[in-house]
Amino acid sequence: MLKTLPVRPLTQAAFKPFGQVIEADASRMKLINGGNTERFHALAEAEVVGDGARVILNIFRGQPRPFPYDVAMMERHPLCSQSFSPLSGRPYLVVVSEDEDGKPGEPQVFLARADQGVNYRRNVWHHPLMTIGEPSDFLVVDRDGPGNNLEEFFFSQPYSISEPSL
Ligand SMILES: NC(=O)N[C@@H](O)C(=O)O
Ligand code: NI
Repeated sequence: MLKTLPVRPLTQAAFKPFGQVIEADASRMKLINGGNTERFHALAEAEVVGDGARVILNIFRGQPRPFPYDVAMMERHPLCSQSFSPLSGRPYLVVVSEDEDGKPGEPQVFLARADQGVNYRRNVWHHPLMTIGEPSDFLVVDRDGPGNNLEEFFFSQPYSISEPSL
């Protein structure tokens, strides 16, 4: 019997061990452009390491995941952070794990609103993009360059995620 993981709302506090939530946080806002524009400043930092590495911006178009969904694996990027900012106006799931001696611990599942992005700190365990209900686009900031930037771990016993209520 697979263990069903609880789904929690995405908040900055709950996500702190894994990175940052990219959202219009009033505490980070400063007015610019003569008062016309609110700048929510430095919500997260893109990090890339290694000779020849560069920060790049991508669009990922994720197909919806089937539910109940088996979380059989997690991945991490040892050479960069990775951010996902939704472009299609839909909520999505964020699945992350603490590191336990080089392996991912029990995954933690967050339901992200359509106005929340996430930035996974470099080398943080996460599940690949998890889109809900319809294909959804995301602006993704990560790394291009030499070196192996993908580490995957497959659980001996997958976990399950039930269809989130939106
Ligand atoms: N492979 C790839 O670029 N995507 C993953 O890193 C992901 O987190 O979705
Ligand atoms: Ni990734």
